[in-house]
Amino acid sequence: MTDLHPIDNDDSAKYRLIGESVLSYQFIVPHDARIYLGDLLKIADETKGLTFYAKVSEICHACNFADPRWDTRAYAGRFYVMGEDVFLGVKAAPLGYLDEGGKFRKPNTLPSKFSRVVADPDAADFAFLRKEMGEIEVGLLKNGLGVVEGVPVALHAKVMAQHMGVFATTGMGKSNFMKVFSASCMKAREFGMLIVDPHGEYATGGRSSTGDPTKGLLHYTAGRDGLAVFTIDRKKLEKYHLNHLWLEYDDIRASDLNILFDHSGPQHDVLELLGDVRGSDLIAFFEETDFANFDAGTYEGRFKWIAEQLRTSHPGPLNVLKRHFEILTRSNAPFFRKEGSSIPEIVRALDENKVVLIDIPTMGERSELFVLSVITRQIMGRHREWGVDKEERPPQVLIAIEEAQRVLGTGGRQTQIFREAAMEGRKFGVGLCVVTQQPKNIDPRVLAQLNTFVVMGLGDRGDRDIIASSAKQDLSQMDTEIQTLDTGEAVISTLKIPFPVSTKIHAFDGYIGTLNREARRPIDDGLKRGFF
Ligand SMILES: Nc1ncnc2c1ncn2[C@@H]1O[C@H](COP(=O)(O)OP(=O)(O)OP(=O)(O)O)[C@@H](O)[C@H]1O
Repeated sequence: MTDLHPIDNDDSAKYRLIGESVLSYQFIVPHDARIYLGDLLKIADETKGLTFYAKVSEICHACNFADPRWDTRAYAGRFYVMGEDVFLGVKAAPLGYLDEGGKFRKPNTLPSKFSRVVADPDAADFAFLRKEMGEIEVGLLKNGLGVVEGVPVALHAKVMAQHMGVFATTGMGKSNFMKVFSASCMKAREFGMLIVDPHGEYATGGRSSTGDPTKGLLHYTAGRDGLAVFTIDRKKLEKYHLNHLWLEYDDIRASDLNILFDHSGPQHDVLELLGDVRGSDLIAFFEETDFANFDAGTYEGRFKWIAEQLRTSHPGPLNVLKRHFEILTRSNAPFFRKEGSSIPEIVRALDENKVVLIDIPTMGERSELFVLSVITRQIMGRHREWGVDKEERPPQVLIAIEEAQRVLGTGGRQTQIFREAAMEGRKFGVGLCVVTQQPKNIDPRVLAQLNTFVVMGLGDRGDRDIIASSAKQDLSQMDTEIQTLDTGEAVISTLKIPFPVSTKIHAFDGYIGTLNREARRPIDDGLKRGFF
């Protein structure tokens, strides 16, 4: 004990690191200190010249008394006045450190004993993190209850082809996140993004899950060039001068029927046999043929080569499929017709790195998935061929799938195209943005392909465990924080940003207001200076 010398104290150095290991730091604060889970810390190791960063992961009551029951021996009405021997013990999860050269490194060593703990670091302390951020801004770095103003959190466009997952229980701000993300994509124009919106809210706004009116992507007027909306809503078509969405019969293949209907084995076999037949021929063949007396040998119609392939098929499954083709054309008539497709225009807009919004209000979820699967198949086909024909890399596309457990659950042949995109899309520059409330219902092989995780409050332990085990960065120490995330807050784990960042997602209406004002400012400034 005689070797111990007191440290000169100053106000900013009131907390000092006392333990514990490379994986977890410990320090104490007065019993009445306001400290919160998720608070960011800077730990200045003046001995070694390193600056460590950490995040509060646990807070508990602690004291210096040897008697473990000192606090329960008090009888009612006579508890003790708190002295210096009673305090809060704080544990913090290391994030990494800045070495002598200013390079940010993984936490592979620990700060010296009694290093100074700064509990409220500011934007200057996180200047290194700003340099690590990408182009797609989604919010501000969160620090406990507040944010670090001046430190935006922005995803890297380059890693989007390596798939992303957005996980949020209902009402936690998933729609708001998707709109903020899309607006930033419109601004950055680094890749094309496809979203199918069955509720018709993303384009023009609508009502949030709490009933409040919200704005849409069309209100981001300064970014309008980065948006292409294809809609079936006549009022919106006229009011906002949007594109009409059309798919034509030739856009589909037999397998697309799988997304609309559940098929038996024999029905599925027929669809497999007809896998390569053009959509218009398929629909005409099933429309014209009476399967009650169908015999491929005596078939006299226009589609002999199709009939030939069905030589061994029975009338039962063929009749069911005839009905399914009828329903397909009838129920999707607002956007599905014989000739004239928007897909070339959609693909062009994606090539120009725009956000392509397919707005199909009132069409229902089967139609939503049908449209998404038809367009995804065409994009995948085009990108697969690209490698063979051209030397330059294909443009990058991100395809958003909302309620993705519907099509990326375990098993289910109807979802083959999305599975293919998840498994091999990254090779061709096709990324998926998998949005779900139920990560545990997503095929683990698909989750393993995701490299960006946006986690927004998951109450279910099973869901959190599956996310923690799939993320590429360690989220296990953030479990309590993820449980306590508020609406609009997220933990984001992604490539090229060195640790999982807690983020306060921008509120969409305010964010696009700022973007619109920023875009106007250079013009206003120019006018003031007398440009013309
Ligand atoms: N980052 C945020 N900042 C401020 N308010 C937010 C934020 N995110 C969401 N909200 C508000 O929280 C409410 C719910 O958000 P939102 O509609 O995006 O949730 P959701 O998860 O998409 O819900 P649902 O799954 O029911 O569609 C809305 O009133 C929205 O304005």
